Order: sequence, then structure tokens, then C-alpha cells
Amino acid sequence: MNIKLYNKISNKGLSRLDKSLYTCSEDVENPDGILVRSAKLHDIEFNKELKAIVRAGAGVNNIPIDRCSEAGIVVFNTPGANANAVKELVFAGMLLSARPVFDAMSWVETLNGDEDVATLVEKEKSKFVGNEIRGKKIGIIGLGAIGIKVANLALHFGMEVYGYDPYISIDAAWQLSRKVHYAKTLDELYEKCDYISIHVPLNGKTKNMINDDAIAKMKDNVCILNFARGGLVDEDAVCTALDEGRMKNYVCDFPNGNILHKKGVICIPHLGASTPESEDNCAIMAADQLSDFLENGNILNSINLPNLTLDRSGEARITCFHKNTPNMIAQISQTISGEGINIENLINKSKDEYAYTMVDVNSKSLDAVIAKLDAVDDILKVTQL
Ligand SMILES: NC(=O)C1=CN([C@@H]2O[C@H](COP(=O)(O)OP(=O)(O)OC[C@H]3O[C@@H](n4cnc5c(N)ncnc54)[C@H](O)[C@@H]3O)[C@@H](O)[C@H]2O)C=CC1
Ligand SMILES: O=C(O)CCC(=O)C(=O)O
Repeated sequence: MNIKLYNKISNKGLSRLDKSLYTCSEDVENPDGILVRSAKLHDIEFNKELKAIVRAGAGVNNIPIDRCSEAGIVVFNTPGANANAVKELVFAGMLLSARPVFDAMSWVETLNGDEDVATLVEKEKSKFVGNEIRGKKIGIIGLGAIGIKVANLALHFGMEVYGYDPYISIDAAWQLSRKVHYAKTLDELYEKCDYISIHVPLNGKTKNMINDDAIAKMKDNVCILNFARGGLVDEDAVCTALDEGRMKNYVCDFPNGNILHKKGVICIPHLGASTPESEDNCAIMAADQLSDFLENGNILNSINLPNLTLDRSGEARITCFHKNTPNMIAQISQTISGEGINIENLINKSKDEYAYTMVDVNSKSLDAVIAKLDAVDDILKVTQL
């Protein structure tokens, strides 16, 4: 099978893909699977053999999910695999805002060593006084893999923590410290907090969620930390608030021309997940999920289909990615049994508009049945494994 790499993927992950089964490179044609990090796939035309796209990371806004679903392509990500790296950089960003370390270091770099540096430093250092973060209030929007880690660590820094996430998962809620205050509304969080850190996905509902209205509700001198996606924040609103002295800093992992060189903006070149540890974690999860899907049809951590695994039985497996419409299971089983093939095991699960069925059968001669299933309305992709 051909696996196309749209970004550099750690060898720790790629080496888990059996070389006798997979060819992985940036140049393969007609891929069965794609491994990607941040490369934008919106303008890519997908070949008909493509079955899966795995995002080695969290955010999937670089992938055209709807188009993939309609083409029967399963999209995966690797939840939590890079969360620790992001959490640590969020605190680096917060401390860079609290203490003007960057300006202070730049000033030290201007010294030439001819003068009495030690005396000069003691004389001038008061220009670079900052604040401690202990005792300050931080609001965290989005309590998923990263938000939880940021919230719990902030408590260890002695901060008062407010969390907002109307869709928090049960697993996530178990991991969150009881000391985190539950913000019922965003307004409550905006009104109270000195630091606001955003950890939600970028989608139609969250785009520009930090806008003029939101900023108007925030405390003067607020610092916004955005290690999630640039599009979550209306940069014009941020620049106006900075110009008017209503915001202290905008710390952002997604620089662009609008905020470059802007006083009060601290830009980092999308380094949140750029540690070997997190790159390895993501690549390992991505490779394992991809191979289990391509070899067995099992699904773990998909965006457009539910988790579904089934131990292998019978002679072969048929998988169908289909629409979640009435009569699909009956049509699939009738088509198979109509060819005189016995079904050993069948499993089906749906997620929103789409569903997935795996059928273990007692025959390996499946060309005719695959062709018939392919022709069924609302079946988007059929594979034989
Ligand atoms: N800077 C970087 O390198 C990285 C950035 N990211 C970004 O961070 C985002 C979050 O990552 P994870 O925590 O791993 O994802 P996650 O999926 O574990 O958590 C996202 C959380 O946001 C919540 N949420 C969704 N919509 C919301 C809304 N309107 N208001 C409040 N909460 C909402 C969800 O319920 C979920 O708990 C990713 O989608 C990605 O865009 C992720 C990893 C690295
Ligand atoms: O792979 C990367 O470096 C970016 C990580 C990221 O932004 C994500 O996982 O959402």
C-alpha cells in the first residue's frame, strides 16, 4: 500500500509500518493513506484508492472533512499526543508576558562589554520589572487534552483557574482538578481573568470567537494566549485593544502579516507541538491507527466515523463506509448472502450522518459482491481485507 507523506513524520512512527506492506514517501502516486501534520489539503484532489487521512496531531482544520466523508475517506487524528508540549509552551508564553524577559535580553545584547556591565545591569534593570503569575486569575476556554493540562499546571503555579467548556467529555472532567472553578458562561471568565488561554478547535462556531465584543468584556491589561489557531481571534480587534491600552499582550503561535512587529504581540512560529517527544508520540499513534485501519478495518480516533474494532474471524473482511440512512445493514447483508456467502460476524456503528459496517465472511472470492456493494446507493467506499 502507498502512504503519502505531506509533512515530515517522525521515523519512530514510520518504522512501525511493515516495509513489506507499505511504501511511504512524499512522492508516491495514488496513495491508500495520507499522513499529514499542518499541510493544507483543502485544494488537493483525492484519488479513488485513498481510504484514510491521518493527522499526526490534534487540529484537523487543514483537512476538508465533509469532502472526505462524501468520498468515503476516513479522517483520523491523534488526540492528546502533543498536549504536553503545547502546555509547556503556553507557560513559556505566559511568563514572557508577565516578565519582559525578551526586551530585557535584547537590551543585554546591545551591551558591548567595554563598559562595567555588572554596574550597568544593576542600574538599568528596573526598566524590566514584571509581575508574578502566582495569585493571578487564568481562564481556560476548551477543557480537552491541552486545556486540562494547562488548568492543572496553573494551579501548581498558584493561579486561580476558571474553566469553560460546555461540551467537556467525562474522561476530561475526571482529569480536571476539583480546584478549577466552573465558569458557566464565557462572560464570567472574561470579566474575571488576567490571562485567557484558548484551547478549542477552529470551526464554523469558534471562528473569530475572540472579537471586539468579547474583548470589551475582558479586564484592562488582559493577556490572551492563543496556542490553538489564529482564526479563533479577530486580529483587528486585538490590535485595536492593544493600541488603546486595553490589552497587555497577545501571545500567539500563529504569526501572520496582520500582527507581525505589533507592539504587545508575542509571536512564536507554530512551535506548540515541535518537540521530538510529541512528534514521536503523534507519529506512533498515527502509524498504529493507520495500519490497523488499512489491514483490519478497525477505527480508533476518527473525526468522521465512530470508534469500531472487531477481532478477525472468517476468511476475509468487507468494510463499508456508508451514509447513516435506513435499510443499509439489510442491503449489505442481503447483497452478501445473495452471493451465497455466509456472514461470520457483523458490526455497525454510526456517527451523525455517516456509518461504518464491518462484515467477516467465509469466502475470499469477493470480486462480485464487492462490485454489487459498490453500486448500492449511499455506500461511499467498500474494501476487502
Ligand atoms: N500550537 C500547536 O502546535 C497545537 C495546537 N493545537 C490546537 O489546539 C486545539 C485543542 O487541542 P486539544 O486540547 O488537543 O483538543 P481536544 O479535542 O482534546 O479539546 C478541545 C476541547 O474544546 C472544547 N470545545 C469545542 N468547542 C468549544 C467551544 N465553542 N467553547 C468551549 N469549548 C469548546 C471541546 O469540548 C474539547 O474539550 C486543537 O484543535 C488545535 O487547533 C493542538 C495541538 C498543537
Ligand atoms: O504538527 C504540528 O507541528 C502542529 C500541531 C498542531 O497544530 C496540532 O496538532 O493541531
